Amino acid sequence: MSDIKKIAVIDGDGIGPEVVAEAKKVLRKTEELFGYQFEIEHGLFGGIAIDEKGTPLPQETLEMCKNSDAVLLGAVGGPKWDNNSKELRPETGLLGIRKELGLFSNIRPAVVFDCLKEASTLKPEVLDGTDLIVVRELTGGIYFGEKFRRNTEFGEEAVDTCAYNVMEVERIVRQAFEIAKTRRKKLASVDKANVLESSRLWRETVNRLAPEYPDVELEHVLVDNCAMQLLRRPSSFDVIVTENMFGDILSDEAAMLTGSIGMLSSASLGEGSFGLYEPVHGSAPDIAGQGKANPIATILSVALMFKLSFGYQKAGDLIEKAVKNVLDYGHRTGDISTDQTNVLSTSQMGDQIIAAMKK
Ligand SMILES: NC(=O)c1ccc[n+]([C@@H]2O[C@H](COP(=O)([O-])OP(=O)(O)OC[C@H]3O[C@@H](n4cnc5c(N)ncnc54)[C@H](O)[C@@H]3O)[C@@H](O)[C@H]2O)c1
Ligand SMILES: CC(C)[C@H](C(=O)O)[C@@H](O)C(=O)O
Ligand SMILES: [Mg+2]
Repeated sequence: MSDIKKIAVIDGDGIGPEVVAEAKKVLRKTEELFGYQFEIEHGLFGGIAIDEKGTPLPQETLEMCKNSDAVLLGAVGGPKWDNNSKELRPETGLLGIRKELGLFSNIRPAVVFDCLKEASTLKPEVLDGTDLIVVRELTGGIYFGEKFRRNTEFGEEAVDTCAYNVMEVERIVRQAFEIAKTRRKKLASVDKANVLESSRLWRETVNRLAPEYPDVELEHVLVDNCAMQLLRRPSSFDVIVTENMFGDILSDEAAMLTGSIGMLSSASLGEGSFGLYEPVHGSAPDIAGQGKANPIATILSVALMFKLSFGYQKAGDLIEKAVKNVLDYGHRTGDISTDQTNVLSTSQMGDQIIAAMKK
């Protein structure tokens, strides 16, 4: 096969390098199985880039990403950089890379594996059949609105603004409707339209587009209610579309339906086939460097990359099947183990998944 895919790989901080190492093993295994060719380049990003280059998002890393077909990212951040000024924070690099690459759509699937129901904090019967996707707007809202501080008679005041324009809402909502069309045809649009002006525009836009998707059943859910319904009736959700910060919070909540945040993969997409793939979790400083991290979120992010950026459907399915088989067999990292016996390390879990990858 002559079609060489260029993948920019960014380890990041904390458990980032540990989980990315396992995802790379999976990439190599698919080369072997399917004859794919991947050209992997590494770039510095996040805290380590601050330490070595004086900025969380070095220009050469950004260029490397722009010149690739997809990006695989571990996670960034950690206590070492928590008190830095905004420009010297790993998270600022993360927002920067999303914006610079035009990745306005963040797809976060939360699928409950039957054999992991016991690992969740919820009752197994509540979780039955849970298979949802959070479609999170990623380059707008309060994350990117004007921010400043000013002095008032009551002391210093900090201001973050939340702004959305129609174009921004329309493109993410259309994508969510399109995804819903390929699934169980249910879309929950989550907002806070009883309070926020940006949410009112959001809801008006959703309602204006809805007649174009007559086969998709639409419900509007206020975000506080959604947070509650996700725990009460998770299996009733199919696709959830929401703005940036609500999506951040709800996807971490959805992670716990699956048993652990170490299970949740994500794809960040723009207009074309290019995408950035990363686990939903962060750099987990509390377990970093100990071989305790669950690599499944990152490995499943590779499966998403194959399907959404490369059109390698079969290989993506094969990775997902291997993960399922390994879990069905009873292999567990600490975060998804109910009794903490026979817990696998990060690399042992990666090895099991690779061993289970058979055509
Ligand atoms: N995309 C990203 O790079 C990203 C995402 C979220 C948080 N962060 C950053 O990560 C740092 C830590 O944030 P946090 O502690 O709030 O969230 P976190 O997701 O890193 O960790 C939350 C908890 O989940 C556990 N956990 C996370 N991933 C795991 C995995 N793969 N296997 C097993 N357990 C796992 C951690 O040990 C921790 O107890 C912060 O600096 C934050 O800004 C980065
Ligand atoms: C680290 C942080 C900036 C980031 C976000 O809030 O988007 C993270 O929580 C995520 O979910 O990817
Ligand atoms: Mg988050």
